[in-house]
Amino acid sequence: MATHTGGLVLEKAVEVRGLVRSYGDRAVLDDLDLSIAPGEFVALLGKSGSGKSTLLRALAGLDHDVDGHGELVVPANVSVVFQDSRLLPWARVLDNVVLGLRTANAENRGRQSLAEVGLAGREKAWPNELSGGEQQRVALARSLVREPELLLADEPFGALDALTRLKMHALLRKLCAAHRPAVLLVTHDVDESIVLADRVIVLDEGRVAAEQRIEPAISRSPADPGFAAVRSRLLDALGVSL
Ligand SMILES: Nc1ncnc2c1ncn2[C@@H]1O[C@H](COP(=O)(O)OP(=O)(O)OP(=O)(O)O)[C@@H](O)[C@H]1O
Repeated sequence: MATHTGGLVLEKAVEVRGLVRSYGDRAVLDDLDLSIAPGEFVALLGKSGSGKSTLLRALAGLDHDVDGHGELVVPANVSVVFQDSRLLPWARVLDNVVLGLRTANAENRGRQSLAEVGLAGREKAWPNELSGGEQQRVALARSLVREPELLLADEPFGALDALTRLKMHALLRKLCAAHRPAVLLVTHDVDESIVLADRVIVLDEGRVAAEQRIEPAISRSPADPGFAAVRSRLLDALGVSL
């Protein structure tokens, strides 16, 4: 099970060896190995049902039934962002961000985080007064105010329109450059994975089927032929032929 490391500096932010998760006699995660370096951004692609969310839940400590013989090491400080913002409807935006935060200056830090995600001045708003994109910004602020060593994101932009999604990509890049958490992002969007990640992993039937390192020069230029080549390699690994 997950070993929490207190304040130790790890060589790897995530180290998974031989992880198994079964439902009945079906192994959804099948002897899975994965490591993520501190500050590294890894995107996880895979067909529906390939085990992406199951892996994320195991890393988040939300799954108490992962089989005990695997090794799973994650930092003590992990934050999770989901497809829906999961804001508390009865709490104002700032209260949502700082709720449960037990540090000095929690409120100031919350304000700062909201400013970082472009929501300065909206501290007193109620969640239902915000657009879907704004609500996801609050969810990001709520995660990052905790300065996580590991940020887990399960299709955080999946419900947003294309334009808002592009803006959120730019925002997430900026936030990750500033805070340097290790990131595992589950996505169905191949281009999103190339734009955001240092490394893309394709999961198939609970195992790593392919792995692709993304050069920064490529990720910043979707018009680059290198981008198209990486996209086509990833689509191949996903079993999609165009
Ligand atoms: N509680 C459960 N009981 C039984 N089977 C489950 C349970 N949770 C997940 N599974 C099965 O495990 C497999 C992997 O599910 P998971 O949600 O990890 O896939 P995914 O790759 O995230 O899929 P998607 O892209 O559709 O979200 C699926 O076949 C799913 O039916």
